Amino acid sequence: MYVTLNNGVKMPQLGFGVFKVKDGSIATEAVKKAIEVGYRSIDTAAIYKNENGVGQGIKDSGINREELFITTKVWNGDQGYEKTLKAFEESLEKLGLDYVDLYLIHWPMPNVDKYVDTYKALEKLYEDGRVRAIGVCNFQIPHLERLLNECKVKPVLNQVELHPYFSQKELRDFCEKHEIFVESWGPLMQGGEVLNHKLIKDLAASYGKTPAQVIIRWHLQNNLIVIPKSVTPSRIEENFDVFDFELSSEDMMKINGLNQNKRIGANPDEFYRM
Ligand SMILES: NC(=O)C1=CN([C@@H]2O[C@H](COP(=O)(O)OP(=O)(O)OC[C@H]3O[C@@H](n4cnc5c(N)ncnc54)[C@H](OP(=O)(O)O)[C@@H]3O)[C@@H](O)[C@H]2O)C=CC1
Ligand SMILES: O=C1CO[C@H](CO)[C@@H](O)[C@@H]1O
Repeated sequence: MYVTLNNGVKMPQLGFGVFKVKDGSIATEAVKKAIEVGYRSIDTAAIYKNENGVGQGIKDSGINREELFITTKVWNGDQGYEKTLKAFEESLEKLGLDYVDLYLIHWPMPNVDKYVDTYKALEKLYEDGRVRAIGVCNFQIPHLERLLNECKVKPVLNQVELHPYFSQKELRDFCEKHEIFVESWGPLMQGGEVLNHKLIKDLAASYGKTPAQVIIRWHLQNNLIVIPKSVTPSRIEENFDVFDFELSSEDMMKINGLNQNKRIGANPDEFYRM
């Protein structure tokens, strides 16, 4: 299932995340397995330090490059116009690709105040045809407003922490108004307590699916792009096996009711790590 981004590019709504997947054969095997079971979108980042292994998995998969949607991200220490252009070339080299589908700013780091310059480097890469789309991660409304006011190319998406305990309704509404997709990171709460919540377990039993599958459906039916991660072959399969059922609107509302506005990750206004 694909969504159409605000620049007309199509992106799979369900992709495969690779944070904490070790470089080398572990990353290669995970990516190969994911592509084998049907994922066509892979989400990595320079800071995950697995772009080599991910690139090898892409190559070994035997799937045509045009059928895949590859995302990577510029890390905080590489923010700034020139450094970002250089970091992009390094990521491309590690991945063994000649373009990426989506290039993202990893964190806004508002105190450092370089994200507008960094975004201008992304615009240059986009204009030069080195990337098919550009976007951001962990941007709050004021950070997005600055890009919308000071830059030419609208971000296609904002990848943020999002799961039933932290559903980011205000940010989602803002993004929807500006035709910016929201992509959920930590969609399974990084394997945390939501998977054991009674409501999620009861719904899973009633649909004959697993808690993870119910939560992934909740993301998809909320028009979110979602990138669950696993290195476990059976879970890689399980997390993609979500297209044979649909949550009722009542059950969607029940899951919406789990929101606690509680992050498990850092607050982007405060996060600073180079
Ligand atoms: N832009 C950003 O700042 C960030 C982006 N991301 C991106 O988002 C992706 C997804 O988020 P992530 O943080 O990895 O967290 P997820 O919510 O995807 O959770 C991953 C964890 O859940 C476990 N898991 C996966 N599937 C199942 C299942 N079916 N049943 C039970 N447990 C399961 C995994 O275990 P196991 O692997 O052992 O099977 C792993 O421990 C990342 O991989 C990364 O690509 C993530 C964090 C920040
Ligand atoms: O994507 C992410 C996971 O890795 C990073 C740290 O190593 C996080 O900061 C980031 O949000």
